Amino acid sequence: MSQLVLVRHGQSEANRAGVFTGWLDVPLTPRGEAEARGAGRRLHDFHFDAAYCSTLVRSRRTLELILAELNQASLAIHAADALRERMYGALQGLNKAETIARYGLEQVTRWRRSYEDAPPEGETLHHTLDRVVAYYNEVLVPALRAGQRLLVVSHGNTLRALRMQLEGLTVAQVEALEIPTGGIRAYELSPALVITSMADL
Ligand SMILES: O=C(O)[C@@H](CO)OP(=O)(O)O
Repeated sequence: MSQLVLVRHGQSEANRAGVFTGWLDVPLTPRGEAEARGAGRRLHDFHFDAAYCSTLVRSRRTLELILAELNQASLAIHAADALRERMYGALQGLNKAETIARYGLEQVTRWRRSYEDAPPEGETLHHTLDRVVAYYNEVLVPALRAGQRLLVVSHGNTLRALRMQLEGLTVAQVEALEIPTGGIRAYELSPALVITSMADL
């Protein structure tokens, strides 16, 4: 029986400011650090064989805080570009409320949540899904097949995409899916990698 635990990073400075983030490399706020430690405490029953994060500092710092909380700080960390947040293109750095005032809620909601519409010069969720699922298949699947317990700390939209694939969500379901900062989704998988249980912790 293998385990896969997905965690969204804690609140970042850009989350707090209400700014489109994407590939901007912004640190956690004090609240985000507390969310990361809180996620670690909720994972107290888990012992991991490998840990993964993106190459963005909010993801790595969240992972380090979780591992410290679990007394597993010596676990090697694998940081991958493929686990970076969806690239938000020309929206990166813009205030979300100001963008809604300028372009309207309907357009901004489409840019933020639709599966196939790209933000200007950014990635669609579909493109994000393709790169995240490729990483999952190449790197995580062999470890899961070997029965390992994996911890992955990534971002709101990358985790929506991965959950769409793992849980077989429809387009409508993934468009409605919101993952809170510090949110945890835990799966147990059979040797054939069929999900036998899943829970939000
Ligand atoms: O700004 C971003 O990169 C993401 C995640 O924080 O925001 P949204 O929820 O709008 O996709």
